[in-house]
This record gives sequence, C-alpha cells and structure tokens, in this order.
Amino acid sequence: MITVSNIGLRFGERKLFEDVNLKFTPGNCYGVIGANGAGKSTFLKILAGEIEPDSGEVVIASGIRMSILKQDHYQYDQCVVLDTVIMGNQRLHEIIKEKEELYSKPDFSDDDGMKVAELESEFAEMNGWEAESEASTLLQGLGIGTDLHDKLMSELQGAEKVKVLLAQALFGNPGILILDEPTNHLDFKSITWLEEFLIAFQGIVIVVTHDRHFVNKICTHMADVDFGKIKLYVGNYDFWYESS
Ligand SMILES: Nc1ncnc2c1ncn2[C@@H]1O[C@H](COP(=O)(O)OP(=O)(O)OP(=O)(O)O)[C@@H](O)[C@H]1O
Repeated sequence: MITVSNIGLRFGERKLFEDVNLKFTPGNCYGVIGANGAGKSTFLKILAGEIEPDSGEVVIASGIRMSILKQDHYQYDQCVVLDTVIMGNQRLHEIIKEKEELYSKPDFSDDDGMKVAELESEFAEMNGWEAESEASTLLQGLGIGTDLHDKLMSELQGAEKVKVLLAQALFGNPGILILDEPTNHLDFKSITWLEEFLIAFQGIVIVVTHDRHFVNKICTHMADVDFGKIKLYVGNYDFWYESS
C-alpha cells in the first residue's frame, strides 16, 4: 500500500500540486494521465522519493520494495548486462558482491566464515540462486538474447539498453513498480510480453505512458492529474474517457 497525504509542490510561481490525497493498493495498475506538463512525471518522482514535496508525505507499507524504471541510459555503461538486471534488487546485488569478496580473500578468517554464513542465509531467503535465471528470462522475454547477457551495457544499442533497464525494474518481484514511458523503444512483441507480465503482476504498478492501447490493456485504474489535483477512477482509459 502507498498512502499519499496532503502533497503540495510548487515550481517557482507555478503550483503543480495542492493537497493531493491518494491510496494505491496491491493488485492494481494505475495509469497516470493528464495534459502535457500537468505533472505526471513529477508525481512519479515524488512517489519514488526523487523529488521532495513542499508539504505532505508519501508513506509506503514497511518491508515493501519499490522499483523504478531508470531513465539514464548511460548509468550502467560499465556494468555487464546480466548484473545490471540483478542490480534491480540492490540488497541482493550487494550480498552477491560481498560474498565474492569474502570468498576470494587469501586470509579467510573464522569471522569471515561467520559473515559468509549470514550472507548465504540472507541470499537463500531472497531466492538468490534463481537470480541469474530470472534475469535471463526477463531479458529474453524483452528480446535481449543470451548472446548479449555477458556484454557491457556500453556495447549495446540504445533500444537494447532500454530493454535491459526495464528488465532491471521488473527483476526480483518488487512490491511496487514505477514506470515512466515503459513502452518507448519497445517493439510490438516486447510490448505484448510486458503487458502479460504486468497483468500477472501482484503488486502495485504506477505507469505514465502515451500508449493508449497499452493503458487499456493493463490498467485497472486511472489517476487523472488536473489543475493541481489527482483523482483516481476505476477502469481503463477508454472507460474513463467515455464516463468523463
Ligand atoms: N525541476 C523542475 N524545475 C522547474 N520546473 C519543472 C521541473 N520539473 C518539471 N518542471 C515543470 O513542471 C511541469 C510538469 O512537468 P512534468 O514533466 O511532470 O509533466 P508531465 O505531465 O509529465 O508532462 P509531459 O506529458 O509533457 O511529459 C512542466 O511545466 C515542467 O516544465
């Protein structure tokens, strides 16, 4: 569950949000709609904690992991494709790195042994043994073949990088998915795959997209950004359009 209470935000003279109150619940997919410049992307950034509102707060139920589709296509240029996907779950990735460092120590001590045992247990709890195969499945679903999985991100074409970043966001069964224009640069087959993935997804999806067919296929609710307010409606875009 995400609870948004009394959010307000100004950019200079412009009041972008005023007294926004909303609740997002698991199992639902929310399509954020509104005119150009209404504040859709800014709202996602507030939810993601990237922009601090002037007033109000966003509260996320404890223990729920939020995953955000990264917009910087160069951020992972020095990383291997498969690792980049696994980095979607930051804690799991940290554990993998810490384990590697400890196992490669020439003077492995008793204390190191204890630490490794703790890490192994946390790793197993997080389904770490499945991480590589899950990352690989996501990549292949989005059309990134296994021949690219061991390459550096910098070696990939722009559209391929976008798919890897999308796989990263979807990786590790997050509780909340924040997606700003996820279908950009995707081909028809990948969009269909993504639709099926999101329809089956059990958590909360909050998405901004210009792709009306995609919205209609996946969204259970519309979040309409208009004149500083955001209102939630049940149903997809066509239903919202016909009834408004
Ligand atoms: N960091 C910022 N500082 C000042 N103004 C900003 C900042 N970020 C966005 N804005 C302005 O806030 C308004 C909302 O921007 P935002 O990108 O959230 O809108 P949007 O609804 O996603 O638009 P679009 O559909 O065109 O992508 C715009 O007028 C934009 O120029």
